Amino acid sequence: MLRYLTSGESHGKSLISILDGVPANIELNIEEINLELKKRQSGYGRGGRMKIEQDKINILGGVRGKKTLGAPISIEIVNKDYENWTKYMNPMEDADFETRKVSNVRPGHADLVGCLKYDFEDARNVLERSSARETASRVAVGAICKQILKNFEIDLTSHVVQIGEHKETNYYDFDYIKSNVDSSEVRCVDKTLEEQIIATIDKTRANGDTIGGVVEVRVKNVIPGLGSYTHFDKKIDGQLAMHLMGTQAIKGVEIGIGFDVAKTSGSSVMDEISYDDEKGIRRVTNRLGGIEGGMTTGEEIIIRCAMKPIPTLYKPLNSIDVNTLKPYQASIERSDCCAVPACSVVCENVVAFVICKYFLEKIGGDNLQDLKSNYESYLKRLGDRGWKR
Ligand SMILES: Cc1cc2nc3c(=O)[nH]c(=O)nc-3n(C[C@H](O)[C@H](O)[C@H](O)COP(=O)(O)O)c2cc1C
Ligand SMILES: C=C(O[C@@H]1CC(C(=O)O)=C[C@@H](OP(=O)(O)O)[C@H]1O)C(=O)O
Repeated sequence: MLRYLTSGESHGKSLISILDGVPANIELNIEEINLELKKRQSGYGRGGRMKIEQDKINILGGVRGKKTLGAPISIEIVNKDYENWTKYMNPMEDADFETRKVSNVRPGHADLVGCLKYDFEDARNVLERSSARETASRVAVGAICKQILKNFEIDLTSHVVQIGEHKETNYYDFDYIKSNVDSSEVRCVDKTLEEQIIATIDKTRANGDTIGGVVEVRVKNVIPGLGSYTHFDKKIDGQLAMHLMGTQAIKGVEIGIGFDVAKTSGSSVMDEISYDDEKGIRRVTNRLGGIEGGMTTGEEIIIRCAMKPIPTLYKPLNSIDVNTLKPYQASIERSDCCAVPACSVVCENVVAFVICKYFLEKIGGDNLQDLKSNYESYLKRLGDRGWKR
């Protein structure tokens, strides 16, 4: 079973993840994993931290000569900012708990309830872990999963479909990052829209406010039958929603036309089924986004996620001091104003893990060769039943 754990604080020494269940003999492209990490750091509206970090993976185990060994893969991403935080964050020596103490808890963050639940007087003990810095680990794990899936031509993409009120037409082109190291710009196909988005983010930031948006993830060339209807926790849509909602700031997940299913009649929602000798079994439409009964249908998977605006505001909201209970304005921590493009990269890689997990479960195999022959035999059986890739 494919599974992973992440560990590490935002300003701690490094982020660690362990990915277990990867078959042996998968060749990893380290540059591509690092490119994915770089994409996650990009986008107009990010804060000062992204100028400090240059995320790269350091694989500590489970891989030899860039090929997986079938053993757990341990991955480190160093936090460069740790150098500036050593005396506050050192896990092995006495730390200065006073200078960076946070007690004016921020609405929209884990600060308040984290302090109550874990009995902390310092919300730093909470925010260091709840921070979306952790998404770097999730992207590293997802990037490995994407490479496993690539062996079977399963391909994931993502893009931003909304920032604040700017909707639908903008498609961020992340390819520019390969040649352009300064990733702090917005890139839309529609240049007028690009200017409008930049102006909105600038205005929002100048007002001490923040902005959210919607991202879309698409998975092409999936085979039918990943996930199962036989038990609720085996449904792949449920697992996708769980993993995506478990991502910082994601407040909604839609599959296919999503909430619009409620607006219309059944005949405008269901995807009719057709068959012809050349194409095999096909859907006339794909409104349900490639998933029925908790299983992939083989059509493209389409998922949208709503990201709430960043909760730390430079014009802070009213709050309290969690220890004195007196009214205060929330703490200002260095922060992003808009992280929607980064979130799109995160969601894509989070989805990659879930798809990969179910792919490995369905196809099975301890090594790439076994996977490939099991895959071919499944495709053959599907072919006999009328489904063609
Ligand atoms: C890529 C990314 C970057 C983020 N950057 C910030 C940030 O700079 N400041 C902030 O307050 N929240 C930021 N967040 C959101 C918070 O981490 C998140 O809202 C918070 O941990 C509370 O979790 P919840 O929104 O899931 O309830 C970011 C989220 C993502 C996905
Ligand atoms: C560090 C990252 O994002 C951080 C997510 C984050 C939060 O509260 O979620 C707050 C900010 O942290 P800092 O105070 O260190 O600038 C962001 O920069 C990252 O994405 O790598």
